[in-house]
Amino acid sequence: MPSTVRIGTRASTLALTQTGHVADALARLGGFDVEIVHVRTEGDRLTGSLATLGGTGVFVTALRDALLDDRCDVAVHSLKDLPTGPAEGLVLGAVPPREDPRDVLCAREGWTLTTLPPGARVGTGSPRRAAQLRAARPDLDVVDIRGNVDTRLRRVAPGDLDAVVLARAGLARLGRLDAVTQELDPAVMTSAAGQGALAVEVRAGVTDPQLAAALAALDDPASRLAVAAERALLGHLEAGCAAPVGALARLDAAPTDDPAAADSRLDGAPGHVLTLDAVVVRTDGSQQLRRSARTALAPEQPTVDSVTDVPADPRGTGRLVGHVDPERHAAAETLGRTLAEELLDAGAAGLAELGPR
Ligand SMILES: NCc1[nH]cc(CCC(=O)O)c1CC(=O)O
Repeated sequence: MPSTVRIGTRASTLALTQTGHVADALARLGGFDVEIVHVRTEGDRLTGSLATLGGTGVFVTALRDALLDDRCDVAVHSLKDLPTGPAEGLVLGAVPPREDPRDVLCAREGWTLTTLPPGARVGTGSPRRAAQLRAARPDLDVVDIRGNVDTRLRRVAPGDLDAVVLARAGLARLGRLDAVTQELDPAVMTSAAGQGALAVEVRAGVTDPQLAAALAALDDPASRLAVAAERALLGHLEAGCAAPVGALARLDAAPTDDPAAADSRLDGAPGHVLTLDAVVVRTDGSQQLRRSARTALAPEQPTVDSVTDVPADPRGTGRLVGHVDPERHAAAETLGRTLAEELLDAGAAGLAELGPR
C-alpha cells in the first residue's frame, strides 16, 4: 500500500514550478503518490522592500513550521532563501542538481551591461545585485523593486525600467529565458550563495524507506558541496540573504598527469578541487573585495547513504547534512570559513556593515 507524501510549497508561480519538478522526481524515484500542500508565507504577504523586511528567511519560516507541525513531509525551498542558521528538527534531505547559478540582465532593446545608455534605470530588490551594478556602471540609476519574476519582467518598458537583473535559474524554470539579453559574468556579478539550487527539506530521522531512498537518489553531491562552501562563507560573515555578498563555488576533477584519468567524470573521479569565488561590495558600489580560494577534496567515502542515518543537526549549526561524505562536506565548509576570514581581514565588515542583526 503506497503512502502519499505531502509536499509543501509557497504559492508563487516560481515556487509551484520548482515544487512540481521535485514532486514529480520524488514520486518517480520512490514509487509513491505525492500531494502538493500550499503554505502562505510572510514573504508573500508583506509588500515592503526586500532590503527592509528585516532578518533572513521570510520565505522559509512558514514552510518550516508546516514541516514541524506535520502538515507536510517535504518542503521545497530556493536554497538561496534558506537562512544559514539552525533549523532544529529538520535536515536537508536533498540538493537536486543545480541550475546555472548566474544572474542575467533582461533589458529593453537587447542592451547589455556595457551598452545600456548612460543613466539607464535598472531594477533589482537585491543589495548584492545593486552594489555590483553600481560598481560596474556608476552612472546607472538602480531602482529598488519587488514582486515575483513576472511582475519584475513586466516593468521593463519605455517610461519605466530599462532593465532588471534576475536569477537565470528562475527564468529557466518558468520558461522565460526569452527575456534574457545578457548572461552576466560571475567576475562582474557574482551570484548569491545557493543561487540556482533547490533545497528539499524534511524532518530529521525520516522513517519512510521509500522517501529516504527517493531523496538519496535525487541528491547531487557536487551541488551540495558547492552550496555548503558558499553558505559557510555567508554564515561566517554573519551576512544574510540581503547582504551585499556574492559567493559561487564549483567542483572540478582534480588535475592529474594521467590523460585517461583526466577524462573521468566527476562522480567516482579520484579526487576533486573545490573552488570558491566571493565578493563583498560597499552598497554604493564604490569599493569591492573579491577573493578566491580552493581546496583539494579526497576521493568520496560513501559512509552515509540515507537520511535516516543523519542525526538532527546535533551541533545546531544549521549545516547542510545528508548524503555527502562528511569529510568532504567538512572540507567544503572549512573553505568557506577560511575565505570569509580572509575577507574580514581585508575589511569586509566595515565595507558592508556585516554582523548580527
Ligand atoms: N529571492 C527570490 C528568489 N529566490 C530564488 C530565485 C531564483 C531561483 C534560484 O536562484 O534558484 C529568486 C528570484 C530571483 O532572484 O531572480
